[in-house]
Amino acid sequence: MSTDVKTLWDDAFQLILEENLYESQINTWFRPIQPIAIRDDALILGVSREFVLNHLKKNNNNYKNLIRRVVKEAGGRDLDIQFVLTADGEGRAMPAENAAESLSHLNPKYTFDSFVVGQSNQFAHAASLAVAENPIEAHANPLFIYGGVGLGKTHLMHAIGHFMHRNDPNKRILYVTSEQFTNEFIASIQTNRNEEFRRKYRSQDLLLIDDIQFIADKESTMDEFFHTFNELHARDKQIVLTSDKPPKDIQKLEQRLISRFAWGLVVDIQAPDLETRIAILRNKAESDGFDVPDEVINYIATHVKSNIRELEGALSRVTAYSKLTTGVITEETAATVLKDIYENNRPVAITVERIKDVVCEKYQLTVEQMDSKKRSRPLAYPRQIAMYLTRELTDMSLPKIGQEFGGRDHSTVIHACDKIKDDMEKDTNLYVTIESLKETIKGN
Ligand SMILES: Nc1ncnc2c1ncn2[C@@H]1O[C@H](COP(=O)(O)OP(=O)(O)OP(=O)(O)O)[C@@H](O)[C@H]1O
Repeated sequence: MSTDVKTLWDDAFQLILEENLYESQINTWFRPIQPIAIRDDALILGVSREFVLNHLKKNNNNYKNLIRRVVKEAGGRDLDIQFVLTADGEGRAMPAENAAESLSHLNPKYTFDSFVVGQSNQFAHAASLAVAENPIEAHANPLFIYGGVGLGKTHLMHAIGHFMHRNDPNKRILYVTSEQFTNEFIASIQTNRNEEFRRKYRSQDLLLIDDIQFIADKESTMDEFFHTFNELHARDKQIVLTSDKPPKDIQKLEQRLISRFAWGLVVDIQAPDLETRIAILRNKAESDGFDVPDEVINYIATHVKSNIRELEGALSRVTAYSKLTTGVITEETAATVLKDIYENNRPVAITVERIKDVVCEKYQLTVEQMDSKKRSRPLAYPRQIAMYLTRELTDMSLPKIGQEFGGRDHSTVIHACDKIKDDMEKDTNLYVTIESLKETIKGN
């Protein structure tokens, strides 16, 4: 599709908004319209539902004339208006993404059952569950969850996906980070497959977009997302978004998106209180099959306060260290392991550049090689180590880390971190190597 037809339609649509129509008329009949092409003297417009197509074609409501009039006003040219159906009769766009593929983006561990509810996340949890149980009744479209790093936003989002899938495996569910959305959108323009991109995103029953704040300075992505949002919303399809801040505080986010985000329900997640931290650690120890004494749990919960990812990381470190040394987990071992990291002497300026330099030096690579697209093991493994260290030693979010390592996506970073953690538990040499890399990075 050329940008001309898109611009023409966008301008015409603005004029439609100025007409004396009800919001429901606009949402039902006009928002779903996608501009397709200008051919000869006709503007071809697509809709994905047959009943919308039939309605627009009917003469008695004058919609076609209205469109013709505003198109002429916007483009200065009288064009015939033709409508085409862009999807099958069910309103499902083609090509169909199959449900199993969508679900593969969801972490199987992130369910409502494994989510510990405490004061800090009670409301976000309740809202997420209500949306998962019955999206229409929940009146929370979009559901917007915000909060600091590592507090469980992604976990809740995936839990909604799992729950809906269990209730109805035919539901089309898609989870992406806003980075993935942006990259796919750009690639679709470059390869002339913008229509396919739209069909994919606009045909979901549940669209989950993580870290939406990252689209804020990208104008055309915001515009595309705006239309995706409108189309899904008009068809009562549920949208769930997460961010590190509430909509109004996201700098450079367009006003029209800020106001749409507020149409639904905005909920926050706070840092967990001590009781919740203890409960999370107990759960984690149990699910990992470790018998961790209460005093050790309490010790970690008292010292690691800021976020749940660090809390889990601290527990893994303590259990791994104990396994490698005495075999018994005691408060003393916990104190030894956590001392340098959590007792106020955490180094302040650990940057991703510093981490890359140290890891590259150890494995005799250049930073370009580390950031390259190549996936051979001699490059991929040090890259995974560096991603893991960035996750451990900085507050960077997963999408940001992916971006720093050659524009990789969030799921690649998760995979890298999980792999290195697993390997460290099995391989004492690797554990020691990584501990010493950390020391070097921290300048000790
Ligand atoms: N209430 C909770 N109960 C159990 N585990 C939790 C809870 N909250 C978070 N976690 C765990 O903490 C880790 C970090 O959570 P998650 O990735 O959802 O954070 P986030 O808020 O999306 O962070 P980011 O902004 O960095 O993406 C995950 O392993 C998650 O399972």
